[in-house]
Amino acid sequence: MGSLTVTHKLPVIDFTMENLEPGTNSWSKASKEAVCALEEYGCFVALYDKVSSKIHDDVFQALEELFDLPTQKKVQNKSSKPLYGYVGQIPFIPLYESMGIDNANTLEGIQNFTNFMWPNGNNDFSEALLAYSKAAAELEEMVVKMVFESYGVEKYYESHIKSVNYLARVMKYREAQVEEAKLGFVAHTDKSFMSTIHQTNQVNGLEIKGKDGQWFKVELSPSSIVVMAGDAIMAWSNNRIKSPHHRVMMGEEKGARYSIAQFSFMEDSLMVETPKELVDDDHPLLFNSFNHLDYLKFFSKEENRRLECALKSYCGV
Ligand SMILES: O=C(O)CCC(=O)C(=O)O
Ligand SMILES: [Fe+2]
Repeated sequence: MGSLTVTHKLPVIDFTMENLEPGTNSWSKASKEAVCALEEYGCFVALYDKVSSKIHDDVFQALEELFDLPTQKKVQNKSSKPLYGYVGQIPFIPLYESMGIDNANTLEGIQNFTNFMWPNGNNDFSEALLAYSKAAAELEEMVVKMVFESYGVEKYYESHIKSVNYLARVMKYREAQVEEAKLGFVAHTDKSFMSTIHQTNQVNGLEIKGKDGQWFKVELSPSSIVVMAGDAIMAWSNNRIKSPHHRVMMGEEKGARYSIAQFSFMEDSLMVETPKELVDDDHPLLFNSFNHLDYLKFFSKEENRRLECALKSYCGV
């Protein structure tokens, strides 16, 4: 008898329909699929044509130009917020380098970053990044609305969205040399509420860990975005949705990989808090409410980096 190999494939959900709006059939279909995928895998691939091929190509070019800047310049990408700045030159992940753009879906946020990197300005960069970031934020907001609606707590949606700040992290994974390990980025869960990940050139590398512990690869087309649950929605949903472990492995494909991950964080003093409607005898409260940036501060400490589940250690009941 042949052995049974279970292979996972991340659900692909169509967000390209016109009139994808609450109340329509296409909305409720996408909503059911999205919530189901989030509960099963903690993530899914969204087909999303608001990231047009022009935006996709422009962002790729913009990132190539950004990462070609001198390292002394790139390392100056800093922030008073924990884990918002430059990450790179780390011996155990030598392929990886990234920078953070705070408030990325606003003109001000993008311009602050652009003007810092290019004091004489770089309009092509700002335009490309802003267009991408806004589109990705809109996708995330749709998915968050679907989740809030399907759990019957849409009355909290507006205040949630008002509190959200988007951090875009732009990334380059250089090609591994012959004898070099292929690890692009270590296994982790995102600390965000939710994340959107877009691969800006055709070099795959993202891998997800299924509930059964099996790692599997995700192949991404230019018009797709991975929507992924972070630790904060895991706490908020009282464990109905779990933030999946994922990592990046550089494979056979040639050349560097460029990607952009946009993370939502709850700021403006709104705590990450499980709605009382999501707590009952079958679902006892698992996480105490917390301040999102304080959680990041906790995670940024060296001694908390390798915890089995940082969220449980931080605020588990
Ligand atoms: O580059 C990717 O595809 C994933 C990046 C990632 O997981 C992260 O930045 O948290
Ligand atoms: Fe991640």
